[in-house]
Amino acid sequence: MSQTPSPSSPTGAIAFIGGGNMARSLIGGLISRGQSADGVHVAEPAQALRDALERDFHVRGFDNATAAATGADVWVLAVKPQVMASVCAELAGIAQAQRPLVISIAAGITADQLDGWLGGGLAVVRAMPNTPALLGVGITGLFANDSTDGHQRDHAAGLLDAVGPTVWIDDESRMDAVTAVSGSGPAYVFLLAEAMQAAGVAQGLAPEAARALVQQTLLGAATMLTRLDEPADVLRARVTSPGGTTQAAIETFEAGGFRELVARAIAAATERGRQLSAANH
Ligand SMILES: NC(=O)C1=CN([C@@H]2O[C@H](COP(=O)(O)OP(=O)(O)OC[C@H]3O[C@@H](n4cnc5c(N)ncnc54)[C@H](O)[C@@H]3O)[C@@H](O)[C@H]2O)C=CC1
Ligand SMILES: O=C(O)[C@@H]1CCC=N1
Repeated sequence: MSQTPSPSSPTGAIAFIGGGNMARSLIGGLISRGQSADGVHVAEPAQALRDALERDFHVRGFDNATAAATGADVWVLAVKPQVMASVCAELAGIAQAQRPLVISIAAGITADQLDGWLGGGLAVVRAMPNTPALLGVGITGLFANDSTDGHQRDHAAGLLDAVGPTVWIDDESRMDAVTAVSGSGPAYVFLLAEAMQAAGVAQGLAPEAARALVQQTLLGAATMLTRLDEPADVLRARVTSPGGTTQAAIETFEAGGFRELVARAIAAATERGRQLSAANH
């Protein structure tokens, strides 16, 4: 179901433009941390996604960006980079009339591009969250343009802080590296989980047993990394008995160029961020 907003003055509402995977993670995290559902508007043209957001979080769904953004004083732009220019063109008129705080989570698209497409002179914050935000354990890199005042920076950080810690990035060009490390990062861990599970099954484990062993191992290792004040290499050394099983595995990883492969993968993701910006000029 879509709704018609009242065309009145700012409501304190947050408008999500795009209600896909990442918006859903952010909305779920915000609602579970006490954000009023009535104060969350979501523009999502796909009816099934819109209905699911309304059903699961009781937010207010709209079938177009203009309807959701009207009256909201914070806009979270959560569409794909490839459609961002056309979505901003649609919103430019009300952006200039309402002068919202604009927060974009799109990979690659720069604050200058967003500001230009929305008519100029706006406070624009780029945020790069990740999907663990859904469970309140995300992390977000933030960059603010020069039109963003201290209050608006605090507001943006406060919103993203609800779903995990935030890190301010001073040099916007580094946002592509943030995207490559933490924005995309959960997928790398899921790939590792897939590979470890498959390898466990290949060594004779039942699929369910392999899944349980991998899941808890990743949780345990991540918990050690975050709770103990010790670097990853020290924790790794403690698992690695000389001449033991871990050493056999680590030597195989190293011989296969694991570190270089990770470096190349993250460089490729960083470069793709730059390309997304250039492709949408
Ligand atoms: N998925 C992730 O882990 C992360 C994604 N991002 C960024 O978040 C943005 C969205 O990514 P996803 O959620 O993964 O994509 P998605 O495809 O799941 O969501 C985008 C949504 O925008 C909707 N949409 C398309 N045109 C629209 C319009 N004119 N008005 C309103 N909604 C419209 C689509 O129907 C779709 O549901 C991207 O820019 C991406 O770079 C950032 C951090 C992490
Ligand atoms: O894959 C992507 O382009 C988006 C940005 C970071 C995570 N997902």
